[in-house]
Amino acid sequence: MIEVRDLVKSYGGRRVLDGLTFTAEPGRVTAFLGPNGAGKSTTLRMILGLGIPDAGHALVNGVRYAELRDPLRTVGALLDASACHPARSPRAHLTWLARTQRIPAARVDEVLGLVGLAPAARRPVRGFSLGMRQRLGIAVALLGDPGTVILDEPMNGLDPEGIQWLRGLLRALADEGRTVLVSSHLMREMAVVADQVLVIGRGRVLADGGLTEFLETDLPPVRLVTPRLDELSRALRAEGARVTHDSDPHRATVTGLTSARIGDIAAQNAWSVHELTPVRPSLEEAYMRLTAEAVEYRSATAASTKKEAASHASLK
Ligand SMILES: Nc1ncnc2c1ncn2[C@@H]1O[C@H](COP(=O)(O)OP(=O)(O)OP(=O)(O)O)[C@@H](O)[C@H]1O
Repeated sequence: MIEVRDLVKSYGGRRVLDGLTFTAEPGRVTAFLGPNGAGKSTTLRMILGLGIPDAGHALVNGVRYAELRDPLRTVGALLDASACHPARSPRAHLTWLARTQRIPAARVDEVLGLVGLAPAARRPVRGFSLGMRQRLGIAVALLGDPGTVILDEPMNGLDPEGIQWLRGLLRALADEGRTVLVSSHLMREMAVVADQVLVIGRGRVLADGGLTEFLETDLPPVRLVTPRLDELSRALRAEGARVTHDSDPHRATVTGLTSARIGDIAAQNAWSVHELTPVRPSLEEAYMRLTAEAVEYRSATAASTKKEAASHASLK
């Protein structure tokens, strides 16, 4: 269990964490999301005792990381996939870590097998791809068979097979009753694997709750298919709905009314309806809406890039 309370951290007078409070529970995969620079890695570093908060605290199983008696057996973490000497092999790196923490040597081969690195166990890490380094980082995190697992962007560099494997691993770890906190920008992956969604922006919590609740909206858009689209659209608009027609003359998206109300209006007029489906937003859509105001580093859109190019041209 991870408990973060009123965490504050500034760098060079700039507040990076601004009173962050959340709990990551055992038995659940908690997706830790937020735009670039939101403070995710800083938070993970504070939980792992790699930085001192200006105020507040971050506890694992009720104590600060520095006070844990068996840190690697309590909390395993992947923060930086390149945190291994390039001349070392995965086996040497893991064996050295196991010795320092009184972890049985047999566990080294076990985790190498688990992450699929057994064939490369004795090769120097310098020749490894990013995905292989990530696998080694995950092996390090799991070495002590910890009850809490923290992974910072573990999917980076993994191939499709690796991503699928990691998805299964995260699920299995949580199902075994472990606390799993994973930061990622891959919304589709997180939507598949997360139980809890924790979104931060500018060092504050923007949303914290179950994935299903996060995706719930009171009035989701409704996909409508009817041969009487023109008449039904007029009737729906008269009730205040917005109806957006599609290239198919029988299909539209309706916002502002429930599917039940749309169905009732159609029934009152004896207009047949072939489809009436509330469309829940994807995790990515819900996330984009939530963080729209908290994005610090925004990319230029195609339109603004064209505008900039034109203004450069006019300056020449
Ligand atoms: N040691 C440091 N010294 C100065 N500034 C720092 C330090 N660590 C983090 N920051 C700043 O704190 C802010 C939050 O960074 P952090 O890495 O926690 O964000 P993040 O949410 O993990 O972002 P990303 O998604 O890009 O990894 C950034 O503006 C970063 O530059």
